[in-house]
Amino acid sequence: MSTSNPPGVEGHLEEVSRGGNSAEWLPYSQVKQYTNTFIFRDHEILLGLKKRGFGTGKYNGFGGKVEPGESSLQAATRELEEEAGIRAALELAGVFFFVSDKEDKAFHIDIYRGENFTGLITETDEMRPQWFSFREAHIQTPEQLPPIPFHQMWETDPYWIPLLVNRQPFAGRADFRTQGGKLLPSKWWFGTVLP
Ligand SMILES: COc1nc(N)nc2c1ncn2[C@H]1C[C@H](O)[C@@H](COP(=O)(O)OP(=O)(O)OP(=O)(O)O)O1
Repeated sequence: MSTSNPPGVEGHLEEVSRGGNSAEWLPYSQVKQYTNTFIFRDHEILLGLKKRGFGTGKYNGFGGKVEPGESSLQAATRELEEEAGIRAALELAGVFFFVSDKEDKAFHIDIYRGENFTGLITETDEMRPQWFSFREAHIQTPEQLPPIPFHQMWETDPYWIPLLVNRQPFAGRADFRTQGGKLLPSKWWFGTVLP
């Protein structure tokens, strides 16, 4: 089934999930470009525990703002090295677009994936890197890695991380509203890219 994309989301997409309230999508007047990069090896994904700034205390990929004069890929490569101490050939895996009721600025986040990194994974003042397992049948033994900690990640991550893990190109949008001092998703839509 192909459906019309939410505002801000481009591409020929097939819906995979949607939810939340039936309100109109939130308006925005400018779009800021960000990146977010995930490194894979075997059945493992590298996440970082954010130690400061936006999303402190949550696990996420490595990324940040695209600086003036930089391409998105250059920014993703720079942020990966700044935040985790490693370099990797990156490929664009998807796009996550979100708007919040706190500001009229939308975030366009290019999501990258990479393997075969070089360098030593290093904790930085912004991120504490840690490997997690994404095996489906996860039997916990002391030698095994913990599963992806969705309970300590952004609430919309469970809608698109499986697409990232399964190499399905995707795009989606979420609107966030402040509830009890927390930024929580009020409406979302995700789709996979059709050939
Ligand atoms: C709200 O949903 C989000 N989900 C996920 N998974 N990731 C998100 C979400 N919102 C933002 N992000 C990502 C995008 C970036 O990778 C970081 C935020 O970057 P930050 O604000 O730390 O940008 P920097 O350029 O590193 O900032 P400083 O130079 O000021 O440290 O979170």
